[in-house]
Amino acid sequence: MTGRDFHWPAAFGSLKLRITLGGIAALVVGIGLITALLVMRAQRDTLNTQLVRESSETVRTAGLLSRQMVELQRALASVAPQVGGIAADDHGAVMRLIDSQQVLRQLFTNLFAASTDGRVLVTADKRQVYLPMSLNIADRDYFQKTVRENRAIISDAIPGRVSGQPQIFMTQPARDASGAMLILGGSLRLNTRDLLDGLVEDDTGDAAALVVVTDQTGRVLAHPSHDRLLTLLSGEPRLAQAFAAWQAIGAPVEPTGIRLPQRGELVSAAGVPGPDWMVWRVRAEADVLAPLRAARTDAILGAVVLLALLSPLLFVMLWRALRPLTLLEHRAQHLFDGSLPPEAGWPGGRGEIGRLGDVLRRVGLDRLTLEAQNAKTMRKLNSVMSAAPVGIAFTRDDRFELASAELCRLVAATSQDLLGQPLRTLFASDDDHAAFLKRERSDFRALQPYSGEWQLLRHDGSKFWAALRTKPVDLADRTLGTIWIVSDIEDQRAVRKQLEWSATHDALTGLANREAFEQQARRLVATQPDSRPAALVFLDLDRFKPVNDIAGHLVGDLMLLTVATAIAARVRPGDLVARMGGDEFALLLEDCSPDVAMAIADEVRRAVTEVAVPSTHGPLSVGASVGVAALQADIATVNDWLQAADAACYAAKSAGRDTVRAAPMGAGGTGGA
Ligand SMILES: Nc1nc2c(ncn2[C@@H]2O[C@H](COP(=O)(O)OP(=O)(O)OP(=O)(O)O)[C@@H](O)[C@H]2O)c(=O)[nH]1
Repeated sequence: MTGRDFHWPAAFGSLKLRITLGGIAALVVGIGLITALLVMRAQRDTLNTQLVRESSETVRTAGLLSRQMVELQRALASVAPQVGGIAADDHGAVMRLIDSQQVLRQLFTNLFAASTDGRVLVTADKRQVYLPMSLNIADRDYFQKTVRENRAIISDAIPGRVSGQPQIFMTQPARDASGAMLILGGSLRLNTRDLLDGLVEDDTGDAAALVVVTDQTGRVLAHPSHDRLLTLLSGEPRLAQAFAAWQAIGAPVEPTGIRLPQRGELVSAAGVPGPDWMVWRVRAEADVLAPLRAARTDAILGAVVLLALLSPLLFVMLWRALRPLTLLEHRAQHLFDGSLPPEAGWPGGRGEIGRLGDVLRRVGLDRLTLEAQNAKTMRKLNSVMSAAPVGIAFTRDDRFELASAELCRLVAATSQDLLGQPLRTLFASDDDHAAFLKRERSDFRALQPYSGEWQLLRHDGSKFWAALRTKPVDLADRTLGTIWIVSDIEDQRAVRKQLEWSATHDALTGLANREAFEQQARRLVATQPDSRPAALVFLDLDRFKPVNDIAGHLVGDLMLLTVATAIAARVRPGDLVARMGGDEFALLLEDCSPDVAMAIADEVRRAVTEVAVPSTHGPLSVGASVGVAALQADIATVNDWLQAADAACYAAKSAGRDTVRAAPMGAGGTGGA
């Protein structure tokens, strides 16, 4: 499971639990830190104190070693005066002198006497005296230096000529009775005669201390492990780091002592004046701190017990202290559900929780006031939406969000059908919808409300014409939504259509009226002189008045309607038939030669005479006098043309009625019947 997938248990979402656990965690961390600090402080103090003791012990050891070496030199020097009483070349005397130095033989591993040419005349250990056959030490540095400088010398640690074991040599020049030089010497074999014997205090605290003596170059002169003799101190793991640090500061042979760093160890060193050696002392910090372990365990146990006692106490205290928070939470959960009066049940007090309760109580009261205002506004809005006599909608993001009852009625849908639906659902086609959006956008961009007429789609698939007016709530920010006003204009459009029809048609016969006829004729006259041939036929019924007089106006009307139908049936589809008023009719024949016009006129005349309208007095019929006027160059206006046709009609009437006459050529005529 990755860290991202991990979810804390739901209980940890509780602020109260988290504060309580946080308090306990702080207590644990606090007590733990204090305990750790105290333990660390105690350890540091113990180590510092021990280091001071270690350092002074090292200085003391170095001082003792220095004194011991001085004592040894003094002891060797005390023999020198005795040489003055013998002859250096008297081997027996020299041997007796050495043999007699019982105290000195105890102090050194070997005691010897050598001539200035390096020949060892005699040697002695604790038990006996020897006469070495051919032992010569003329090549030894310490010997040469003694002869050359005529003074006592302490050598570096070097392998013995006979034993091969690491040794230190002390020399003392002496003069025999004749003044010849004799070199007295003593050796200390380091692996059998520890330089530190008796110098290191053997108290219990020193049990784990490692004390080492080195010369100035770091070669080991004394070490509990004899394997280490004459090796470099850098090979001693417990002192290598301190040794490097000592070298880094110039390898001072400091008799007053120095402290050196070594991980996990307390290291002190002190110089040995005289031979310029160093005494090193190292003690493991862990050994120094061992006695503190029990105290540390006690401290940790004490801390655990303290925590075990304090934690439940703190838990109970915090839990009680945070009770108002629980109360606030429970009360806040019922802030808006109306189960409690808004001012009841809040935690009191002047603290943060009390103040938070005050704020929430005010929020609850404000919300109640707002809800009441909202409810009032909603009631008003609902009454507007349900009672408005026009369709109202609120649209946003191309969808309906509110729809009034009237709009629902207009589109035969419930508000559930409409709300959330795209605006497109109300348009008859995608093209209409796109065109609407384009025009609306253009008007809005000009900061004007949109207004237009559209054929809208009802829920049942039928269509109706509607006037649509839309306006954004805010013209500057159209994302806030748009108000639609929709009204049904089917009736208005029908009336308008009727009016338009009436303006151009005769109400009784349904034929075009005089205005429409003249307008059409005007169009033809205007195309002169390039117009195609056309003719105007003027027809006046003969003896129509008696029909009215005999059978009444209703039969007269029926006669006019039947005649109109008969005329219309005889002309070509593109020809215009009009009732010019009373019992007068006219035909406008386009693309028609004068001869054809005459033929059609006669055809129409005959058709009129064939009309018979039933009446209580038997079938009634009329005749028709017809005048025909072709469109000619001399006809400048419609009036001219009508007058020509009317004159021809009059001529027909004068000729005895029920006949066709053409207007004379040159005066709008056809050139004769
Ligand atoms: N029923 C009816 N009669 C109409 C209408 N308009 C006009 N008239 C009558 O039509 C008659 C026309 O008169 P005239 O043309 O003089 O009568 P006429 O008998 O045809 O006379 P001639 O043309 O000389 O044969 C008048 O009596 C009008 O009252 C109408 O719309 N309905």
